[in-house]
Amino acid sequence: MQFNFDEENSICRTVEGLKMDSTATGISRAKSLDLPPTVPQSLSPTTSAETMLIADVNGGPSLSRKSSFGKKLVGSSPGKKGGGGHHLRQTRSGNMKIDSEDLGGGASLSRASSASLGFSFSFTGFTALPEDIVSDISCFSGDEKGADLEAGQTRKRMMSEPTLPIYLKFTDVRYKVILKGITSTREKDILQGITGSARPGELLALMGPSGSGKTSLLSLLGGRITGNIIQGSITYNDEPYTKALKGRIGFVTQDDVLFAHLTVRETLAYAARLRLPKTMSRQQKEERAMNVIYELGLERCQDTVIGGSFVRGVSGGERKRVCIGNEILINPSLLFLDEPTSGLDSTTALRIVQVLHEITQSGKTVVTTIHQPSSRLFHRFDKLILLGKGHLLYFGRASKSMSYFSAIGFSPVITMNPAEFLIDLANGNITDVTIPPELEDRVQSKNSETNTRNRKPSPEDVHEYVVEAYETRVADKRKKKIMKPLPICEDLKATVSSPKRDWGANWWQQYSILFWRGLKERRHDYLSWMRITQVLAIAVILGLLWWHSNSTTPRGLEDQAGLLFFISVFWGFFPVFTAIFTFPQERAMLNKERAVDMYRLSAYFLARTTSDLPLDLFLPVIFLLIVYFMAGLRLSIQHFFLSMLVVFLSIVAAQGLGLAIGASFMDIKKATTLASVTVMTFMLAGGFFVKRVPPFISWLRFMSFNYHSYRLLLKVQYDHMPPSLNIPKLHNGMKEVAAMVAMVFAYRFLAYISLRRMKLAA
Ligand SMILES: Nc1ncnc2c1ncn2[C@@H]1O[C@H](COP(=O)(O)OP(=O)(O)OP(=O)(O)O)[C@@H](O)[C@H]1O
Repeated sequence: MQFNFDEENSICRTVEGLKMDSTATGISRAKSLDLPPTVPQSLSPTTSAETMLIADVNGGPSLSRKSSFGKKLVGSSPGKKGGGGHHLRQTRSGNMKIDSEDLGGGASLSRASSASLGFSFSFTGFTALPEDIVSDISCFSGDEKGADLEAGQTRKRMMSEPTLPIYLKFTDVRYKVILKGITSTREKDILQGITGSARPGELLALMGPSGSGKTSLLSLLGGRITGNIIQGSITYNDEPYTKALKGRIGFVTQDDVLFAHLTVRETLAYAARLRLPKTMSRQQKEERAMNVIYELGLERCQDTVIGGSFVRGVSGGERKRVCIGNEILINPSLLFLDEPTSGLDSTTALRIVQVLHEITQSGKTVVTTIHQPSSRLFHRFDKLILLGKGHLLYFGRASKSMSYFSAIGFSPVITMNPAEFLIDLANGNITDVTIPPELEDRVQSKNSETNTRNRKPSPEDVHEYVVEAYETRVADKRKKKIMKPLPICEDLKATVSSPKRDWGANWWQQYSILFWRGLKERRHDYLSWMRITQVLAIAVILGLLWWHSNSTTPRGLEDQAGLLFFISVFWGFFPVFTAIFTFPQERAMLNKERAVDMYRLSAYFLARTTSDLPLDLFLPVIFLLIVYFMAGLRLSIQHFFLSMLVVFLSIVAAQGLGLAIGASFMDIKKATTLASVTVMTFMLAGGFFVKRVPPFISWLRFMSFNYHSYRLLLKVQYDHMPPSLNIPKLHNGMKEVAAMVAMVFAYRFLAYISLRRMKLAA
């Protein structure tokens, strides 16, 4: 069978001032003289006016409508002759090139033209579009009020912002993981030679059965997995991945990692303040967050908390849109999404894909994995990659996938959702599907070899056949095309490959934003009656048990020392076990935010450890007020405050230990196991239960904060009394204070180092 899968046709068309040259390849660059005064020159590489034009002509139904949009924009942004190469064209002359290599269905032209023309105003995309352009968009769109299907309301049309166009290419990508067993180590192939591309203005879907490698491929393309287990090439405007790209890539993970107690508006506002460039004021950043809320149709739930397992919040679709909003805030050039529609009903899923479609219209490149889309959803994709067991089964226009599989002999015999058909095929399931004669012949010859009768093609036979069909008939041709260098200017490449990393806020701003965000997120914990009642109940019980205790008799003194020891143990254990959860609980969020360089780890660490202090110091005050006076401890303001200070010091030191254990394991089970052994040891070494500790283990007590706080409490209460057998005599207590202050810092330093060493999860 002669298969001809050449989707490219040369089309040369002139559409109202856009002269299209089918002989040239897809990317042009031009200079616009007509810059809005708001464009920050410092942010724009080279002249800020340089433009890259990417046209992908396919003659879809929206061509004439969208090209008139393009014409209007060109009119408002006349170009001047730009630099180099025969690929470059000028916007003044209105020349736009067509990529004669990658023609197909859909609305790519419109997107490409709007993207490229929008781009002529700013590389950075953080400046508002000039008013005449915005009004052009409104005139063009006609239906600027789109229906919010989920909310049942109308909403503002998504504002298309220009961005730096990034052309994503990947050839022969192979990825394996090393699985370490107890006795042996083996390698597992996850992806085997995947080739594809996505251009600005395109929506590329990665489809395949569960475990086929979609998430792995998406993570590789998004720069989330690095190392020498990866082979092949992944380029962004023909340049390899660099850290500078972090600010241009948005990555929406499969799990919605959001703070449950923050509202939608707070979530996006904090993200905007941390991620948007320093050149924008706080007000501008917050305005931008509001724009995203309107653009994504979230205005109805903007003041609703996100919610989680124990708190009712926004709906699943709204939560997903908040995650997308978190990423589009930064106006990314490339947006990756892992299963953005999983767990959503078909209408909400369609709504999400519509949003993605709108995002591509401003020249962004969008890549998404998708599990089993409805047919309406499937038709929204421009390009498709079908994976099966880590192999590439198809890469090309989504609209041409069915004809490709029909050309290699697989067609549904009943009406079927194309996505269902493709996933079935990728699984090797050919129920209600025609079988290619070549495959039947192969199975027959196998049958005769093994003396079996009427054996149908197994899923393995089908998989093998489909992989082979793609490799022999399409793969090489595609690879050659993708490997052709892009005719783009060096400046644009430099923008992508520049190693410069820019924080959205300075250290103090990051600290303060994270501090207040932490306070807001945990405000419910602060007012948790459970915790307050727990502390109050223990305080009252202690007060009753030691009611008006008497320290003038040896037995009374011994009893009181017992109370002081209990206080030192209680305010040593309690903070350890609450601090243990701090980092493991926020691990996913920390991973997510650090992966995009949202803040410095030191700012986060300090904010996170100080934002809990107000409550941690408020509860012991109430506790001590009750116990101190009920138990009749030394009645003087000075001694009450000194006791309070000792308890504070003990709490802060113990918290440090909890933070260090939590951060070292990042696993609550392991951390609590180690913590219980440690605090038990510290308690026993505290000097109350055993007084004559063997010298070879007596050093342990110096590491115990219980030991130091107990001695200090004794000193505060009894330093006016003659030394007794039960009460150790302290000189001035400075040694104990110094030891505890050292613990406060040393444990925290250990926690910080452990966090630094934590590997960012893919
Ligand atoms: N780090 C890893 N260690 C071991 N196996 C891995 C690792 N990463 C991926 N895999 C395996 O690689 C295969 C592909 O995983 P991946 O998550 O990419 O699939 P997927 O197509 O996204 O699946 P799903 O649709 O279920 O999310 C799976 O079999 C998975 O178990």
